[in-house]
Amino acid sequence: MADHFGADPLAAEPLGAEPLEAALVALAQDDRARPLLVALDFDGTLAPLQDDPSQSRILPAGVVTLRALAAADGVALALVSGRALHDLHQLAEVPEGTYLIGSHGAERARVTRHGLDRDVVRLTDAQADRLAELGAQALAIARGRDGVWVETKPTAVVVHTRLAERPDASAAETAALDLGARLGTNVLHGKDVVEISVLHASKGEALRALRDELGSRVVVCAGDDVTDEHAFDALGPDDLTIKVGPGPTSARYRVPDPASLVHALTTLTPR
Ligand SMILES: O=P(O)(O)OC[C@H]1O[C@H](O[C@H]2O[C@H](CO)[C@@H](O)[C@H](O)[C@H]2O)[C@H](O)[C@@H](O)[C@@H]1O
Repeated sequence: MADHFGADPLAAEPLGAEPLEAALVALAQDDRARPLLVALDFDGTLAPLQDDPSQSRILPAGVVTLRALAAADGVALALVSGRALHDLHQLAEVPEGTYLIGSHGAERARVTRHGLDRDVVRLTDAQADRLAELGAQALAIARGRDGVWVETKPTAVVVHTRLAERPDASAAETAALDLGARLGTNVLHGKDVVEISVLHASKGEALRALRDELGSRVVVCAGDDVTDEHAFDALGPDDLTIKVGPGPTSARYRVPDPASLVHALTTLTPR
């Protein structure tokens, strides 16, 4: 897989890796790159990972950087997340005008001064029944397994295993993948989560649709998990993709953690 930093694709680069910052500075100064879309994942990208997802918060420096980006001429800002939209809006502290893509692309909204201007997701009766059944069977997977728990979203259920010991985590993930294969439409295996959705959705498709709608010439996209690879893969050679943390990736650049990403993104804003 392509990796900007060459030899070891799993090695994280230190803060302030020059080539990424140089590329971002060049983009900031290039009028031909407008309209520019900056599309960022949330958990593990702008917010350090937490055992309890309700405790996740965007880094304080990230709030400032996103405000500056959103205020820049010819720049649109989007968060592209697996989070349910409502959850993402509560946690992300993003400025007015930001596009929010939630539930891995199944939900979308724009932040306005009066709240969210959202496209409502409507499940068919059959999908709603399947979601209820998935919820019940996911709870059965969690039962008796310490640290395994179930999150419910408007279009999906998520089996979380971060707090479980390895044997319980592996058994729960295997059972959840099997459940997804039987009853799900989309199954995603992310960081200590198996997410089973009753709708087809992909970060890549949602990002491509937003880009087309906005007529964005260049997209800067960053993410940390396997689900973000769908977004990277939907972009082209002139776009700038950034993997946060270790792991295989098709992104062109890599930073070690959310703080490094936020630091790098400051070079994209006018000074
Ligand atoms: O696309 P993202 O913004 O990265 O959202 C993906 C999932 O994020 C949340 O789970 C992840 O973060 C949690 C909090 O740090 C962590 O405990 C969990 O292990 C991670 O997988 C969220 O709870 C999921 O619903 C999202 O799909």
